[in-house]
This record gives sequence, C-alpha cells and structure tokens, in this order.
Amino acid sequence: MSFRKEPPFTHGTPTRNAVVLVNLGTPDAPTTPAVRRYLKEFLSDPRVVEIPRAIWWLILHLIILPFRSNKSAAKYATIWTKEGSPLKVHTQKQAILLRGLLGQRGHDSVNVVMAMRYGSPSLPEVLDQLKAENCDRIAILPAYPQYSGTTTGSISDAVFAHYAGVRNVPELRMIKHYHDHDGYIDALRDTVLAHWKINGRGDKLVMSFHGVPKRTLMLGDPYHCECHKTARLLAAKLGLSSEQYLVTFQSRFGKAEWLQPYTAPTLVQMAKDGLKRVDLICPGFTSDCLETLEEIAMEAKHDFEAAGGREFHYIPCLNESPTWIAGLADITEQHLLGWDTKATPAQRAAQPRSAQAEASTPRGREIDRL
Ligand SMILES: C=CC1=C(C)c2cc3[nH]c(cc4nc(cc5[nH]c(cc1n2)c(C)c5CCC(=O)O)C(CCC(=O)O)=C4C)c(C)c3C=C
Ligand SMILES: [Fe+2]
Ligand SMILES: [Fe+2]
Repeated sequence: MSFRKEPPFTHGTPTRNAVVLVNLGTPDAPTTPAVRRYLKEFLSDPRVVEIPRAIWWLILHLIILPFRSNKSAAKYATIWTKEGSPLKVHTQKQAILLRGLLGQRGHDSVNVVMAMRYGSPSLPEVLDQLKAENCDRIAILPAYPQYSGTTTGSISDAVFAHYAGVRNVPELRMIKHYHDHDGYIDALRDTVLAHWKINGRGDKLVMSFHGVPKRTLMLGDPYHCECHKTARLLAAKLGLSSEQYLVTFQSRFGKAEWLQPYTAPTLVQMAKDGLKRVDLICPGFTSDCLETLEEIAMEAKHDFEAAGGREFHYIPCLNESPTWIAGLADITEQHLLGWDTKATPAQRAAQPRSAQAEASTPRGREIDRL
C-alpha cells in the first residue's frame, strides 16, 4: 500500500480547524457534454442507484446518458445565472457567510469551505487543499438536513475513500443530520412568515421533499421519517393544523415506486378539487437549484394552473437568509465542541490574508445587511 505524499512538516506549526459544507454538485455549464459528465459521475454512484452494476452500466450508458443529458441541459439553461449554477452560487455564499459569523462568535481559527459530492470543487481536491493549509480537525457538514444513504451516506463514502490514501488522517467529525434542529426549523418558519407577510396566505402549505425509491425506506433508510418530522415541527412553529399542510415527494427518477404522495399529481388533484391557492416550500433543499427553480417554480406551477388552480406561490429555499446562516452556525458550533477554535496571535498571523479578512467584522456587517 502506498499513500499520497504528506506536505512538509515543521514542529510547532499551529494546526487549524475547518468546516466543509458539502452539497450534491451540479454541472459546470448548462450544456449537453457538461451535464453528461455530471450525470455520469452522479448516477454511477452505487449509493444513488442500487441496481446490479452490470445491468445499470448498460442502462446508464445506452439509455440515460444519451437521452437525458440533452433534456436536462435545456432545463439547466432556464435557471442558469451570470454567476453560474444556483446550487453552487448559494452554497459558496453560505460558506463565506458561515465563516464570517463563526469568526464573529469567536471561532476565528475555523476555516469554512464548500465542496461538491459530484463535479467541482470535488471533495478530494478540497480535502487535499485543507491538508496543505495544515487543517488537522475537519467537520463535514452536508447541505442535507435529512439523512439518506443516497446523499449523506454517499458523502461519508467519498470522505473515507479519500483518507484511505492518506497517511496522516485529520480528526474528523461527520454531521449526520439536523432535520429537527431549532436553527433549521426556525429559519424555515421565518422564510414562510416573510413570504406570507408580503403575499398573504394560501389555502394550503405543501412541503415538497426530494423523493427516494420506496424500497430504501423498507430497507431502513430514515429519510422518509426525518422529512415527516421536519414537516411536523415546522407546522407546529407556524401553528398549522394537520389539514393546513401536506408532505409530498418530488423528482421521481425511473419506473420504480418512490416515496408518495408525488408532488405534481397531488397539486393537479388539489386544483381539480377546487383549491384556489397553494403555497409550496421545499424544506429539504437548503439552496435553490434545478429541482426547486425548474421542476417546482416552473413545471409544477404550470401543472397546478393548467388544472384550474388560480395561484401557485413557490417559497424560495433558505439560501443566504440571516436566520439560516445563524442556524448553520448553531449547528456547526455544537459539532466544534472541545476543539480549540480561537486563533492564537501566532495562528492569526499565519492565516492567509484572505482568511483574515473573511473572519473579521466587515463580514458581520455584510450579514446584517442581507
Ligand atoms: C437516480 C436517483 C436519484 C436519487 C436517489 C436522488 C436523491 C436525492 N437527490 C437530492 C438532491 C438533488 N438532486 C438533484 C438533481 C438530480 N437528482 C437526480 C436523481 C436522484 N436523486 C438527478 C438525475 C438529478 C439531475 C437533474 C436531472 O437530470 O433531473 C439536485 C439539483 C442539482 C442541481 O444541479 O441543481 C439536488 C439538490 C436529494 C436531497 C436526494 C435524496 C434525499
Ligand atoms: Fe436528486
Ligand atoms: Fe427533477
């Protein structure tokens, strides 16, 4: 067994802490070749599609990649911004703001960076960079509040596979989930209340989560239960009765049964049943992305209105909302317990200049303005 070369080591060099905010990943561009590369990496992960490898390889390479890449690229083109893919843009901003807020709270030796499970910046390149910067304590913070083997489990696989090739492994903390954390639920509540304050209230609040195959629930994946717990807690904070909200699952992929009820058919049925206005939030997505901006805010809205519904209100994701950045800081702080997160003067001097700027107060003012 051979391991990757360690960076040069000098006795007495101060070590640093880091938080890696990891999101799913997204194509580098809204083009067919870029989407194909992304889908190939994503859908080749055995955590994501649990079909015998040889059979799945044939389906993926002969059917999915040739036909889906083009269609998905066209969808990505409808949500792409000047800064790039919304998922990546929001995750990057969250990491910068989280770092600033942790710095304000006295954790100024904590670097916060983002990584993507698929695509770039990849987990291996980010973890290598942290090693080069002498980070010896690393907390992995998935962008998914609810645990699923298909997402959070896959991040663990990638982190541990990376360190299997490293001699000096840092101290690691894996944040499993925060589906019931007050910092997360309060941020969701504030987002809904802010929307209602400006737009009034709908007849029903739909909470739409990304789906997974139903089989994974039967095999012990806690995702479905965690989604329902999030929904219950959010409804309680909003004072909603069980008739005033509904949990649905979106983004079904393939022919197998996924978690039900499915979002789009439920919305169509609601419209046919005479419901005039619906408000929809996607609590499982902490950043707006293809699945919220295109599948929900465009497609699902169209389906609801075409079936006779009058008003469809999509409530944006948490993104960079101040309560969410504060919630992320609360969640992170719990997992930093016991680590020395206050920089010594020597550590402060050793930090890269960009890091010093981000951890100082002007970031705080930036957060206050958001
Ligand atoms: C093939 C099975 C899939 C499983 C299982 C799955 C689980 C899952 N995904 C998210 C979050 C996101 N998924 C996104 C896009 C996306 N998801 C799948 C498939 C599965 N997801 C595909 C094929 C795609 C790509 C788009 C498409 O071609 O339809 C995204 C958005 C990415 C972006 O670039 O904006 C997110 C976010 C969760 C939380 C989850 C399980 C709980
Ligand atoms: Fe997905
Ligand atoms: Fe989708």
